[in-house]
Amino acid sequence: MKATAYAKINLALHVRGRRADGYHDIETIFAFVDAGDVLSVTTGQAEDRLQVVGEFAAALGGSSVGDNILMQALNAFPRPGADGPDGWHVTLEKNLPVAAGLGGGSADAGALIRLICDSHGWPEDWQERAARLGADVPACVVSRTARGTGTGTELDVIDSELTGMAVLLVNPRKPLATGPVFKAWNGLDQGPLAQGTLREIVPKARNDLEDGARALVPAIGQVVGALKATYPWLARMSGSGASCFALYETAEARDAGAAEIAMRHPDWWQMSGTLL
Ligand SMILES: C[C@@](CO)(OP(=O)(O)O)[C@H](O)COP(=O)(O)OP(=O)(O)OC[C@H]1O[C@@H](n2ccc(N)nc2=O)[C@H](O)[C@@H]1O
Ligand SMILES: Nc1ncnc2c1ncn2[C@@H]1O[C@H](COP(=O)(O)OP(=O)(O)O)[C@@H](O)[C@H]1O
Repeated sequence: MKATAYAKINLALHVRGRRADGYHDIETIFAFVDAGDVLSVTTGQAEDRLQVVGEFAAALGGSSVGDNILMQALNAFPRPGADGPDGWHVTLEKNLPVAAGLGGGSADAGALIRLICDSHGWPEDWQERAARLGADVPACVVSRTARGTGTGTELDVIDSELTGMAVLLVNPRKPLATGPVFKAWNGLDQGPLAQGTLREIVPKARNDLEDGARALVPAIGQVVGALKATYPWLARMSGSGASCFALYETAEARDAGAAEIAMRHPDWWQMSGTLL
């Protein structure tokens, strides 16, 4: 079996408050790109096993396989069978940069949970189990445009009029962990997301983590600036950064933007796709 772990972007991310448990209440609009990491699975094995390959496999090299969110997902979703558990050998092709605001690990877990539950059934508490792996994981299981509230785990799927829009993702190849970016938030609630269509509300919305992220990785300012210079409909930082995205009305406009940025900043990572 094969599955794509779709890159996650936050079209908007409003931070509304810091909670007693250290997490933050947010209002976000999750959207997904039709590209990302790729999982290949062989089922019916004696035990679970994980192998990581691809451009960013080395970026995970410091942490052991057991720490990988995919092993945590396999443990959280056991696969009972008549002759013992159905062991899965998983190969992860790590195409997305690590600690990048694209929910890479969450997308990997989301894709694997989809495969497990499609073949073994969806437990009633799948959303709680997914949320224990990470606040972004339930959204990545669904991988459809959705409004996220609470810590990001409460989801309302949106019938998005932005589906099919051309997307360009750019990362300055500077990893940025999520926790410190939330810590750097200035604590000022700047208000909720508006109601309306995505075309109306997204351009006026914000990513409240951008200032804190830019203080930690100043290159984010350059990335947003470079994307804005390619005449997109919208350019903004995703999640806790440092990846940024631009949305274009046509694939031609996106490809021209991608070529321009590749020429000026050959050291930056980029990926092109379409919004799911
Ligand atoms: C910021 C977002 C936006 O979609 O994405 P990324 O930038 O990570 O992709 C998410 O909220 C990240 O979700 P996820 O990456 O699953 O977070 P977790 O592993 O649960 O948490 C990592 C750390 O981020 C902080 N955190 C996360 C979510 C939240 N609502 N409030 C927080 O304060 C906590 O310090 C936590 O220890
Ligand atoms: N499969 C995985 N892919 C990426 N990161 C993983 C994975 N498993 C565990 N991690 C750990 O999770 C952390 C967050 O990674 P990632 O999900 O890429 O961040 P972000 O959500 O900001 O894009 C990394 O620092 C990494 O050590």
